[in-house]
Order: sequence, then structure tokens, then C-alpha cells
Amino acid sequence: MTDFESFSRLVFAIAGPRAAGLKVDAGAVSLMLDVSEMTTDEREQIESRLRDECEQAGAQSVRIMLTAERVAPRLIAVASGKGGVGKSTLSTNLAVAMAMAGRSVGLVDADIYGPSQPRLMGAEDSKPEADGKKLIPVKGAGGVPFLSMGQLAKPGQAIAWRGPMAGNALSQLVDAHWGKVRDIIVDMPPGTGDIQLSMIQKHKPIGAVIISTPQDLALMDATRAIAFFDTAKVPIIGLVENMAGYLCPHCGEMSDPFGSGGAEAAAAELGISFLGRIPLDIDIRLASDAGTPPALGDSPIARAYAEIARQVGHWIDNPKAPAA
Ligand SMILES: Nc1ncnc2c1ncn2[C@@H]1O[C@H](COP(=O)(O)OP(=O)(O)OP(=O)(O)O)[C@@H](O)[C@H]1O
Repeated sequence: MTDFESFSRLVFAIAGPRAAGLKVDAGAVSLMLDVSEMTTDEREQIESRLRDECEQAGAQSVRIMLTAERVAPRLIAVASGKGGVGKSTLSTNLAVAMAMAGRSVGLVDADIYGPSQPRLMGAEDSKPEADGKKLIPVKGAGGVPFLSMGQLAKPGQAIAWRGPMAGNALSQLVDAHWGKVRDIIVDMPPGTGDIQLSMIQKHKPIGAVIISTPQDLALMDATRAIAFFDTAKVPIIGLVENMAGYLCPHCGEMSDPFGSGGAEAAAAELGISFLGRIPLDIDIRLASDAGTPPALGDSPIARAYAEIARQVGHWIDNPKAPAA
């Protein structure tokens, strides 16, 4: 490994995407560090850690230029080909599990047809306030800040936005005061309509997670969603199989009402990563309806979400590497 590579790894491990413009010249290390929205203590801490660890790794001198440019959060789309396959439930639990793993994560509910995140995040009564023209996200389950299309509509009002109106609403959610949030999980509407196009053309997600049930028809829809992101050059992070296998709460027997393993086989065929499978479990629906995402707990289901979150986090940090 060259000096540049080893310092680059070290710097990235400490400062992540806040570090830029690294130069290593005969032992002299210099870099820019984005300290926007950090407290003075946090700035000093990260700066002295970078300095100390670079010196320990053999740097003769370390020059750190502090900048305070706003770091735009990275968007990760959660999408499905059709409705009702569990996309919103996965989005909530993925965001919560990523937050529990220490990531600075937020959630945007872009589902204009059925915005369900206020309920799933246990914050139905909280409305976002605005600071100037920008919305301030509301804190939901696990302390995850989120914004939802549902918060922009009056209670009980059906949202029938089309084209530019829906696009503007989406921009309000994405370009909000996200503060320290680095990654935003976006719960997309099902299919490939106006919002999806606006999302891809204007907001450019860094990757997409596709969710499907194991059935053939749902998988065909998922394949269409994958093709949509492929055409738009949004990389696919991987495929999640939901409602895979049913554990009978009475007799304890496992059955496969929608078949099993279909999504994993489809992922292999399409050459994309398979991120994991979530069983059909009544507790997921009950906990979700109660606004306490199962990912908050320590059940086997929580661990399944945590494992998906780990792989997504790994992909975000190593965008060119396949999910581990
Ligand atoms: N693994 C699961 N086990 C049991 N119920 C589940 C599971 N995943 C989701 N559900 C339930 O299925 C229903 C649909 O889930 P969800 O709203 O997440 O789907 P969706 O794909 O986002 O749907 P829509 O397109 O309508 O927004 C919800 O009642 C949810 O609680």
C-alpha cells in the first residue's frame, strides 16, 4: 500500500466524507476538513485525533484546513415495483437500525399515495416547523429525524398531487434543515411515476434498496424497478425479501405462503446483492402500527433488520465494493 493509500484509509476512518483534498508529499500530510454544523468541542476532537493518528502513522507534518461548507446528505431510495410489499416498514426499520448502529440517519417519506411514516415512526401528532423557508424534521422512533408527505397535507386529506406539485413537495422534504444527518432513507412510492423521476433527476440518490415478496409476480415488478434505477444510473445496493416464510404462532410450524427463496434466486440471476429476508410475522405489523418499529428491540427480527442496515452502511462507506 502506498503512503497516500494508507493515510487515505486512516483519514477516512476518522473523518469519513468530511475529509477532502488529501495530499501526501514526502511525509507532509495536508487535507481539508468540513466542520459545518459541528460544535467547537467536536471540531477540536476530530482535528486533534486526525493530527495525532497521522503523526503516529509516520507523518512529518499535518496541515488541516477547516471548511464549513454544508455537506448535503446522501439519499438512499427504498423502492418496490408494486404496493403493499412492506417498503414503508423496511424504510422505517432500516433507518432505526442504522441509527442504532451509530449512523447519523434521517428518513423521508416520499410516498404520495399512502404516506405512512408518521404512524410507523410513532409521531403522528408532531408537525414539522419551519425555519425561514426550510422545514425542520420531526424526531421519530429511535430519535430518527424524519419528514413525510403526510405532514404537508391536511389531516384526512387525500393527496392527489401530480407532476410539479408533487416534485416541489418532495424538494421541501429533501432540502430541509437536516443538520448533522449524513444519510437519508427515502421511502419511495411504488412503481415508476412522477415522484420517482423527480427523485432521480433532481435529487440523485446514491443507491437504491429494492424490496419484494417471494412471489413470481412481485419479483417481476421488482425487476422492473431495478431496470428503472439501472436506466437512471442509480446503483442498486441490493434486494430484500419480505414476508418470506410464516411461523405459525399456534403450532410453531414454518410455512411459505408466498413461496421461498425467490428473491435470492432473482438477485443472483440479476447479478445484484441479496441483503436478507424478513419473515411474515404478525408482531411486525402490530409493533409497526403501534409506532414502535421492531428494529428498536433485540428480537431475531430486530437482528435481521440490523444485518440489512449493516450491509447498507457498508455499501455507503464503500460505494464501489459489493455489499459484504
Ligand atoms: N414482514 C412482515 N410481516 C408482517 N406484516 C408485515 C411485514 N412487512 C410489512 N407488513 C405489513 O404489511 C402492510 C403493508 O406494509 P407497508 O405499508 O410497509 O408496505 P408498502 O409496500 O410500503 O405499501 P404501500 O405501497 O401501500 O405504501 C402493513 O400493514 C405492514 O405492517
